[in-house]
Order: sequence, then C-alpha cells, then structure tokens
Amino acid sequence: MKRVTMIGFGAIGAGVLELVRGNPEIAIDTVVVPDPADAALREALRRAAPGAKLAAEVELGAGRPDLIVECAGHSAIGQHVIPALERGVPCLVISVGALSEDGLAERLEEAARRGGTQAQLLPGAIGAIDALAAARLGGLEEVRYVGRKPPQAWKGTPAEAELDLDMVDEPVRIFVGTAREAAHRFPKNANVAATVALAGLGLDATRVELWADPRVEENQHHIDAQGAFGRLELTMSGKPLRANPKTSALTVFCVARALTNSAHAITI
Ligand SMILES: NC(=O)C1=CN([C@@H]2O[C@H](COP(=O)(O)OP(=O)(O)OC[C@H]3O[C@@H](n4cnc5c(N)ncnc54)[C@H](O)[C@@H]3O)[C@@H](O)[C@H]2O)C=CC1
Ligand SMILES: O=C([O-])CC(=O)C(=O)O
Repeated sequence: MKRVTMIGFGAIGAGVLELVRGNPEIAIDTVVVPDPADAALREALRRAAPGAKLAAEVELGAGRPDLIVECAGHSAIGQHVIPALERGVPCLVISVGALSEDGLAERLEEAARRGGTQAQLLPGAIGAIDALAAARLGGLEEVRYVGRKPPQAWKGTPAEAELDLDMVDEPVRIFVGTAREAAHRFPKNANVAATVALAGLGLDATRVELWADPRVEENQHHIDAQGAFGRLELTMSGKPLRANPKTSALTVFCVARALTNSAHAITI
C-alpha cells in the first residue's frame, strides 16, 4: 500500500479523495492545507477520508510519505514540492503552469536529481500530451493552443479588470501571447497551455490564445501541432467541476489515474 500526502483540498483534492476512497492500494493519510485548524475543512476531511489528517507541512522526517500529489496551486511547488523532492519523495504535479516562473523548472529538476527521484507533470484537463511529447523527438514546426471558457470561469483573473464578465454576450479574446506569459497571468486557467508548451516547443515558442466565450458551456481546449510526424489537431470540451468552474472534471480523473497507476504493475 502506498502512503500518500495530498497537497490542497479544494475542488480537485476533494474529487480525488472521493475516487480513491476504499482503494486498498492507496492510503491518503495526510492532506496539506494553509490552515489545518479550519473546523469546516476538518469536518469535510473527516467525511471524505476518515483516516486522514490535516497538516500545514509535508512530513519529511522518518515518517515521510511514499508519494506526494499536488493539487493546490502554483505556490505549492516552491513551498512543498521542491523540499519533498530533495528528500527523495516522488511528486505528481498538477499546477504545471508554475513552471512559467523564471528558474522554477530548473530548481524542480535540481531538487529531483538531488533526491534521486522524479516529479511527474500531469496532463490534467488535456489529452494527447504523450503524442505531442513523442512528436517533439522527430521535430515540431508549430504548436498552437487555444483555451475557451465561459465568462464566469474568468472571474478573479486579470480579464475582470478589462471587461464586465456578467455582460459578455460575444466571444472575447482576453489573451494572445506566449504560453509562459499565459501561465503566469492566469495561474488557475492556463496550466494546460504550459503543459502543451512543455511537451512541445517550450514556454516561449508556443502561441496561446485565451477566450471568454458565452457560447460554450464547457472548458474547451484546442491544440494544433505540426512537424516531422505529421499533424495533430485536438479539441476537448471538458465539463467544469461544480465546486470550481475554472477546473475541468477530467483533471480529477487524471490525478486519480496517476495515483492508482503508481501502485499498479501494469499501467495504461
Ligand atoms: N493541469 C491542469 O489541467 C489543471 C491544473 N489546475 C491547477 O490546480 C490547482 C487547484 O485546482 P482546484 O482544486 O480546482 O482549486 P481550488 O481553489 O478549488 O483548491 C485549491 C486548494 O489548495 C489549497 N492551497 C492553495 N495553495 C496552497 C499551498 N501553497 N499549500 C497547500 N494548500 C494550498 C487551497 O487552500 C485549496 O484547498 C489550480 O490552482 C490550478 O493551478 C487546475 C485545473 C486544471
Ligand atoms: O481545467 C481546465 O479546463 C484547465 C485549466 O483550468 C487550466 O489549464 O489551468
């Protein structure tokens, strides 16, 4: 049985706990949150994972976990993931856009090397990352990513300063630029842009557009890539989570799959 520490207990964390509950191979025994004394969170965790405890930090002493799964947000990478890698604990990472910060990808890699372990960047809400990363080996010429979400999914982002999201009745392009800038400016909405970039042409050579679109009810992700392998075109329409409309449900399934795969002899 794998002893797992989960970082973050929001929409993704709660969904993952529900999916792995009762799995005899995975024991999530600690959930790291900024305020472990929060009574409502304690009660929610008692219901979701009766054997688990809340903590402010990952235990990195003798009782360190076999595996860490990050589903918290960009700040958790520097705060929890890098120190855990340095102590040899493998980490599954969902907040991939954090690597848009100058030097963070290098620090992550160095920490994993020092600890003799690995950080696995999860595809989250998008598919075909395996194909894109393989295609890169043959040479990619162009990779473009377009993300489209309903206007309400852009609340709490810089888009709010530029338009009244409650009044948007036509698709509005709220960002065009590199994947690095997208991930940096929209840390809760452009992790997929960063993942597509890191698998393909890199954060600075991947063109990204982000749209607030009242005509879609789902979170739409479109990849267009070409290179020596041929051409890849993918559109995914992800149902948003009720608990957080910025996040697609597939993200939860992706994290749960990675967790269960970590305990299996054959993985797919
Ligand atoms: N790769 C992908 O496809 C996707 C990645 N994400 C990433 O996942 C993150 C979490 O998503 P949701 O669960 O929907 O968000 P949420 O806002 O519902 O939950 C975030 C949780 O993490 C906790 N948290 C935040 N910073 C923390 C820290 N430094 N240490 C410990 N806990 C911390 C919060 O208190 C909260 O419990 C997003 O911020 C985003 O960066 C989200 C959707 C898709
Ligand atoms: O969940 C999604 O649809 C994608 C998302 O938020 C992100 O890329 O950060």
